[in-house]
Amino acid sequence: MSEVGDGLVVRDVVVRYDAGRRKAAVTAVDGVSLGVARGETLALLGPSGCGKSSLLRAVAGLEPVAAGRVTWDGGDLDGVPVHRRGFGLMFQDGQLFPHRTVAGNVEYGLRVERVPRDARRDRVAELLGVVGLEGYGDRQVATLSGGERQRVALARALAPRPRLLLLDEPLSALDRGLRERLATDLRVALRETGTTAVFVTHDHDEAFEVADRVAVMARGKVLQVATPPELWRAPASRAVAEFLGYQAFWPASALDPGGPSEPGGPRGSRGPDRSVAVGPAGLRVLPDDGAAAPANTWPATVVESVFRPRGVEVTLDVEGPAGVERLVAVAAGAAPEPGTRVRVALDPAGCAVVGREAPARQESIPTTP
Ligand SMILES: Nc1ncnc2c1ncn2[C@@H]1O[C@H](COP(=O)(O)OP(=O)(O)OP(=O)(O)O)[C@@H](O)[C@H]1O
Repeated sequence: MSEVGDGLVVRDVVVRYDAGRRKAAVTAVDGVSLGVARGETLALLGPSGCGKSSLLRAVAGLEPVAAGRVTWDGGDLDGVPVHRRGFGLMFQDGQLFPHRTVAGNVEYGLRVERVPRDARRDRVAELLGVVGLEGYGDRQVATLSGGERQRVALARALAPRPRLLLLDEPLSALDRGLRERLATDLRVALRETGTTAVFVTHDHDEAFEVADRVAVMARGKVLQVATPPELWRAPASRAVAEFLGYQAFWPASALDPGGPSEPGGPRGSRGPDRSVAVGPAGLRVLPDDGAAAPANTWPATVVESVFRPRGVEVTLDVEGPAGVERLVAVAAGAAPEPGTRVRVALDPAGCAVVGREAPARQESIPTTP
């Protein structure tokens, strides 16, 4: 958590939209508090409509803040117009100038700042190197692929050295493979340039890939802020776990094979209000050899098996502690045929323990001196 006076602090921010006469206003952001330290990348992760873009736009100054404060290095940004905040913006569709060359796009912000021509040229070459487009300066943007365009948009946003870069779903318009590659490149570019950034996405893989910390949002509120491994290991609530892709919630006793949890597995699984979140790799398929069933394994019927480079992914109807559920498990070796009766066991390393009804948790912000 950043100290007050260091980087971005958002405190109790509310963003509302007037829905017109006779309709109630929409509260898109409902009292959010967050900090982003200098040099850090924070992802805002959440489902469509949860208020991510509204929060980002409020930080940018594009949307008025109905309550709360946004500060940079302790200075209140209330009343500071967008172009005076020193923040950079990048959107899903890059919004390049179509009739300029790549270099003409990247140097745009530097021209506005009246940076001398030689310094502009050097900076453009440096940034094209950072985004992996060396030698592309003279290309017309109309001749570029979607991925190349987003790289140009990133170089353009980074060129004036914004003190904060705000990225709104910058990779969503790209296909999956390209998105994964660009997510890695984006992370490298932000780190190499020491840029402080807030990155909006609805894709948890992308958030984990790009950000140092992730803020999970739902219905205008922040549910949890944590590093990717912390978030994955210890989701604060079932809502967070569901959003991260945990597929089922079983009683905590499912993890206790008559003794304490295995080393490396989730800790603190006991207690009446706890449950086990079963992750995508949290179930293992065991043969049902007709012998007495081992403790804490459950019968299941194979629905489908799909080969994946990391192992066979098996869809099963599991007769588990929460009734019959269609779940995905990982099988070692050959893919079992549909209809095969098997047993499944939990793999503690692929599970997390969550409270059943954990309250929404806001990040605590030190009070201003
Ligand atoms: N200009 C607007 N006028 C009225 N309501 C709006 C406006 N912009 C957003 N909203 C509403 O505010 C809520 C939050 O929208 P926002 O775009 O911030 O969510 P989001 O998490 O970024 O979603 P998405 O991922 O779909 O862009 C939604 O209910 C949306 O319908």
